[in-house]
Amino acid sequence: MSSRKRKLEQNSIWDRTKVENLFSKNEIKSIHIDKLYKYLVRNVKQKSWANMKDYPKAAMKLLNENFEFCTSKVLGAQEAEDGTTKLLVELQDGSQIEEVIMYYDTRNNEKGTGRRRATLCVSCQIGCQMACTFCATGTMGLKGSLTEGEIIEQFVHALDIADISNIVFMGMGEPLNNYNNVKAALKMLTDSRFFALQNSHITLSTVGVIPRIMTFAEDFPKCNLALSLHAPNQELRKRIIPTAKGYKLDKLMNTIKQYQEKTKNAIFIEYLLLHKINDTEKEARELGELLKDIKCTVNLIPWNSIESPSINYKSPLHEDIIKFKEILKEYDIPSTIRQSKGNDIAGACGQLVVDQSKQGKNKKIKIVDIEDLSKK
Ligand SMILES: C[S@@+](CC[C@H](N)C(=O)[O-])C[C@H]1O[C@@H](n2cnc3c(N)ncnc32)[C@H](O)[C@@H]1O
Ligand code: SF4
Repeated sequence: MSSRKRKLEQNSIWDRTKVENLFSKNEIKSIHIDKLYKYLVRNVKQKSWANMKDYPKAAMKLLNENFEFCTSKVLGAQEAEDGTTKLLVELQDGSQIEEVIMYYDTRNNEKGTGRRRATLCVSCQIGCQMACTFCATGTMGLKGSLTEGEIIEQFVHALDIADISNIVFMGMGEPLNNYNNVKAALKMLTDSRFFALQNSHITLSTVGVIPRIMTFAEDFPKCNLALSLHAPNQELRKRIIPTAKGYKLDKLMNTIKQYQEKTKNAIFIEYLLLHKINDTEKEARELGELLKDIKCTVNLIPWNSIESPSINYKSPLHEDIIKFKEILKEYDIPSTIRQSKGNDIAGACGQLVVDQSKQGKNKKIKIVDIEDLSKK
């Protein structure tokens, strides 16, 4: 399932594959590629390679003629009461995407071992073709997929505001449907010579694109996998996730077992709670049975409501969430209830939607000065 072709005229310097191709065509040694990225990462705030010293003239000329530091720009930022910040980003072809910075502050924990960390939630597609019935992004359809450079640019924009230590691929789109670009971006982000993010601080969330799960395990065995499961049986799952018709639950669970054999990682099971659809005792017990041989933590996610005439689910009741959690405990399955971040700015999971017909008129985005945000 590849992307819809987008017509792009500019190249991002963060599209390493393009730099590599151009250098190899012009017989420029590959050490100059590593040198370029080491420089860019160390001087990321300069937003330019113009001051790079001792660099071959021919290579510099190629970079200047063919690449931009960023091909996307931040149109606006919106800050929620809990500090969560949503950035509206315009890509070079006028498409808009959103990225979200979330803060987790555990400095006051009992052991005194906590810290304040910032997690970036990145988008990897403009919209999504999977059309999950509860998700705002799914209502957009797929408008296109992001390049490797556009994925990294989200990180670069976020660095203007916070020190990002963790990345989750939980924004717009299905990362395993844009895998080549996600993979290339992840390589740059985790490479110890470049951005050097820890593999264990990266989480890729998938709705269950079965054929690519093992590829991800081979490529990034130390990164985390989150599976958006949302239902404990095939019937219910395909009612709320249309693509589950093709990616059947029994095959999906077998693939998850293979993933664990290969990586030895525990996985995150994301379970969205929809009132009276999948949040009753029956589903909790069925889920307990289904997961008994899987090393996992279940993230119970109360459904975030969405403004869309085609979506009429209800958020779960507090007591049903607690009951669900207790039942999982009976099966020895650890679970957490997801703190919803940025709900008041529609920056929470699955609320990311950009109405392309309202581009440039998005009244919901109140521009917050990025400079002010960076001083926090
Ligand atoms: C937006 S998706 C992106 C990653 C990937 N496509 C996936 O489905 O896992 C990230 C997570 O948000 C969840 N989600 C979608 N719509 C939601 C909503 N309205 N409220 C809460 N979570 C939602 C998804 O089920 C998924 O677990
Ligand atoms: S939940 Fe994930 S896979 Fe489903 S429509 Fe939303 S972004 Fe796409």
